[in-house]
Amino acid sequence: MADGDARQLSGVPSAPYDPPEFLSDVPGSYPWRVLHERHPALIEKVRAATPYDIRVNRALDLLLEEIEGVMEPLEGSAHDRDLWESWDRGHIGRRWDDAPFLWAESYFYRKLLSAVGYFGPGAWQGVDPFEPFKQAELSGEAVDEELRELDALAALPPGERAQTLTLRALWGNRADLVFRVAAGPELAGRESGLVADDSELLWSLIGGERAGVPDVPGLSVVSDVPGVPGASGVSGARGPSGASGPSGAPDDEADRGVAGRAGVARICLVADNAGSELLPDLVLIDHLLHARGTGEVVLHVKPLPYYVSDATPADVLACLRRMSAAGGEAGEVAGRLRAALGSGRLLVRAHAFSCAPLPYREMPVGMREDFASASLTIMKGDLNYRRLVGDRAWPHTTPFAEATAYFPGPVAALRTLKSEVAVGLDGDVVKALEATGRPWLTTGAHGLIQARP
Ligand SMILES: O=P(O)(O)OC[C@@]1(O)O[C@H](CO)[C@@H](O)[C@@H]1O
Repeated sequence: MADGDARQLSGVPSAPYDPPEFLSDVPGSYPWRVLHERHPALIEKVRAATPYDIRVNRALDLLLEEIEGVMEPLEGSAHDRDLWESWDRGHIGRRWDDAPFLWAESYFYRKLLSAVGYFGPGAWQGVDPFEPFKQAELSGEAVDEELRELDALAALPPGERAQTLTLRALWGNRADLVFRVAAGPELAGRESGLVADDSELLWSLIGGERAGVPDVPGLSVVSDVPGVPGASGVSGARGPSGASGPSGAPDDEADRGVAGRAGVARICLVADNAGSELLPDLVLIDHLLHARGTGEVVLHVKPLPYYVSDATPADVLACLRRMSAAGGEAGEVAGRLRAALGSGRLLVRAHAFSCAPLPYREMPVGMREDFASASLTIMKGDLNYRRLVGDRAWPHTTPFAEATAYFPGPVAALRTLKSEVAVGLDGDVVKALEATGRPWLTTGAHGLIQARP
């Protein structure tokens, strides 16, 4: 779970045709409201949830003031100051409103952690300011109900089970505490639908057994042979044999387990929220390992509390405990996942770049190699989607494959729409959504499943 190569950027240039990035400088716009309404509300909720001392409360007051003006640098002693300077694109020292939305939002969360003393020294070191919200959600009755439903799910025919697990992992993305804690009741009901559905392609990329969907030979096989998806066309990419030299070695080389065996599919799942989103993600992972013959799954989580409910390693453990305590099929799943962690078939990574304010196009070499050697990377959630395609005003009909062409291997997105970026939509679908006259991009009411080989 180290982050040693976080500053080693891959050097992949931006495409010259990229549309403009979303900024936060238009009063009343979605990004502006996040920065000027949600973030102050979140600061107050964080303050109310934990009995912080006067120092923390003063620091939170200062942050409240700061976000109305200029982005100040991190404290001189900050352990990650150099890292953030390497991620800076000239925004520190300028107005928050003038930075790209993605950059400003991410920097806010970093600064919030400083303000609550997360990096210490002191009593609040390592105390997750969002833990009270995460804990309340995870222990709620809705989660009991969802875990109980797993008993019936286990009996479904394979094809139906696969589709149900995909949809649960997708709609689990509604469980975003940014919305619940700081945004009021904006989240729409569950009944509305998918605006793009590449689930057939997704499952063909996953491979293995599934009734009704023919397996595509070769796509589920991770290989270091050029030309096999996941390994080709990537400078310095190496296959799962793990044979790269020290300069190209990923941060957690020692973690590589069964993917080193030829012919074994390896899937990366880049998690988003903890609790009710991570639970179905873990169930999906269990299905891949237990029922689909996936050799290895790499679960990427955040190294730090971030965007309120984003999953950290501690949240993975909390979910496992919750499932074990629930018993039934949930308990079985937890037991299998614990065994997979022990045997190395399930790896958890918490890379520093997972909290970077930058798109995946700029990911560092180690992370790039990780995704390059996967037969499929599944990106969960809105923030990962923004980082995957770029947080830009893309025409919504831009092909998903075009916006993700730089990505070093097959990639899929499972996301509910909670910000203004969207690609890969059918023109008629966009027209129909626009014709409703209601907001559809930012409410979480709609979801998408997109994939490209
Ligand atoms: O990644 P998630 O959890 O699906 O969504 C997080 C998110 O919706 O929160 C912000 C709004 O506060 C958005 O900018 C952002 O994309």
